[in-house]
Amino acid sequence: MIGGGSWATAIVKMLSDNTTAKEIFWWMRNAEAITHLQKYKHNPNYLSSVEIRIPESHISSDIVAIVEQAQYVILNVPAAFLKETLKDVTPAMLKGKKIISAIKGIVPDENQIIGEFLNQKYEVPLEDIVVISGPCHAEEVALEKLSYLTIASLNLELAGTFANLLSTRYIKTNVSDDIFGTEYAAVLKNIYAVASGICHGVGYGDNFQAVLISNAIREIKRFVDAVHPISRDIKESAYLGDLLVTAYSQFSRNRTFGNMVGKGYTVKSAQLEMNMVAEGYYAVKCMHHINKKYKVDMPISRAVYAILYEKHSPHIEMRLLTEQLN
Ligand SMILES: NC(=O)C1=CN([C@@H]2O[C@H](COP(=O)(O)OP(=O)(O)OC[C@H]3O[C@@H](n4cnc5c(N)ncnc54)[C@H](OP(=O)(O)O)[C@@H]3O)[C@@H](O)[C@H]2O)C=CC1
Ligand SMILES: O=C(CO)COP(=O)(O)O
Repeated sequence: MIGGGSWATAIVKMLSDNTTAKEIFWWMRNAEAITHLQKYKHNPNYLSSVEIRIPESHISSDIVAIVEQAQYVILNVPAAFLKETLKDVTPAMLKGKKIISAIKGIVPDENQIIGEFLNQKYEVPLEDIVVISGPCHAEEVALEKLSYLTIASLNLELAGTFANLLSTRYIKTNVSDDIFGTEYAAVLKNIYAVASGICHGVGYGDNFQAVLISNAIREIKRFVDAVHPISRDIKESAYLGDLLVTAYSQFSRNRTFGNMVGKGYTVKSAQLEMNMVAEGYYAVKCMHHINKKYKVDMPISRAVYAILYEKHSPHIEMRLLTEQLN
């Protein structure tokens, strides 16, 4: 496991609760957190109620040592920090390994989803890449609330094998071969969760929120169909489900961030207020660039970009948006 945040902690819990024999090795950058974890068996900063039952020697800030020992490498840091996290990892070190992305974001500057980035910069064959998605908040995993994950890979056998490593009493899994659609939908839903939070922050109610989200799923469909036109049902959990959970849940970091912006916080102060990372903030900038190529009509994403990066007033931008939705 590469990453020390909420989702990494939740997936370590799933893997530990799953009964298939395995060894788990865990990299995180924070040395103090590692010492605490080794001593007290809890991550001090994220999901601190979860008991971690992996050996002390398997937790380290030495990424090369952790990657070397792994058959499956699970990438689980916010996309904005992926390049920095992997700076000491070479394509040769990943050769022959299966790479699992639990990230829902785009690599800044490269403007690539994680699968594309791994394939092009790390020479990982697309068939060796797996994407974990689904409507699933780390906080509910900690509480062992029933959750569904979608495990996507062009190699459905690999997706099935990895899904079997995550399944537990409270985790059910589906497999899919739509890695591109699954990744892009997961990136976009973060932007719409920010929009949902902004709307709430400026004072719109549930009635408008429902209109916003039904327009958002159409925006997702238009975009993923343009980028990767295969037959897919956008109402499946990995697409619509993920959008709904993030747009409505009290646990959503993206919605929380958007809500603060809608209430008048600056982007910086909203980020400082949160201990966690809202991927939608970074994603909307990348999507703005990517969509210059595809030119898909995305009024909600455009409005979020204008508010976060062009300092447009959330009140005015949302009012303009209301004229474009139906
Ligand atoms: N949380 C969830 O329920 C879900 C999250 N995801 C995805 O999982 C991925 C990881 O997010 P999540 O675990 O939620 O993250 P969190 O918001 O819980 O934690 C933030 C993480 O980012 C790291 N970080 C913050 N600033 C920096 C920096 N400047 N450089 C390097 N690392 C930094 C933190 O490390 P440190 O503690 O050392 O500061 C910490 O590991 C994201 O792509 C997210 O979209 C997907 C599904 C569900
Ligand atoms: O991706 C997630 C749930 O599937 C988590 O993102 P949020 O915390 O912003 O909802």
